[in-house]
Amino acid sequence: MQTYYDKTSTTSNKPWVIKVEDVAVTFGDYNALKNISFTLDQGEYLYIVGPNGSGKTTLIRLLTGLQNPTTGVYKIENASVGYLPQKLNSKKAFPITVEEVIYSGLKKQKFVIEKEAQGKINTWLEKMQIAHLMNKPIGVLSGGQQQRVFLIRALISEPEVLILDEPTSALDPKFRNYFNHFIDELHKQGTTIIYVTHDLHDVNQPEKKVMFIDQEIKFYGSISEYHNFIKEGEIHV
Ligand SMILES: Nc1ncnc2c1ncn2[C@@H]1O[C@H](COP(=O)(O)OP(=O)(O)OP(=O)(O)O)[C@@H](O)[C@H]1O
Repeated sequence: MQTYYDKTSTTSNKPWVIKVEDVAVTFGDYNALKNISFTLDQGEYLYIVGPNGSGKTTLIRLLTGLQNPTTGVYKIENASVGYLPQKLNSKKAFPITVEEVIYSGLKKQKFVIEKEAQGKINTWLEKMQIAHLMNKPIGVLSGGQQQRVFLIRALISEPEVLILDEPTSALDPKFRNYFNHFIDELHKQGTTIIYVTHDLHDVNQPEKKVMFIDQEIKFYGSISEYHNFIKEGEIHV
């Protein structure tokens, strides 16, 4: 198999925000990740793809500080991070409302939700087309509705780096399009985006990068190089 991976140094002149150096993560005797090295510059848009069980979520958990590397080093430089996890799993009886979930995403919280925060929450609920759900317990919402709530939670503090783990898996096609355009707009405004997905069919913006992992990084490059890589048929996504 041809080696496509060449991303040990940055190509843009922007400062880096994330550096991963020769990281491995093992669970017992299983190597979920090995030899992972890459640098992400400020304002980049990176898709992470790979088959089921290939280590995507493990890598994302590493980038958000939820998973320690077994060996190697992970560094994040002066940047606030918003994270939308893949598994939301809010129990039906979980006694917390949509509004409270979103409020918990703000950096500073008080005992009572203050007026300014309330205004922000209302604006975001309107943007995500779920204003009518504000006072509902989170656990009674559908999967797609919960995904929108947790997306607002990740965004409300206006993070410099946004990490999304399969964010559209529960969204209907119309809202999925709206959502992807919305993330593109954030990117244009300077947010660094890391986006785990199984579907890159509609992506054609040349400035976006793709990392294909299967325990190791098998490919890292532009979206058009990635489409050629896939055409050669050496991997299954
Ligand atoms: N805490 C853990 N303990 C043991 N094994 C784990 C743990 N977390 C992940 N794994 C294993 O590591 C491998 C990678 O899992 P991971 O969730 O990162 O895959 P993924 O690429 O995100 O998969 P998917 O596309 O199905 O979401 C899997 O074989 C998984 O069973």
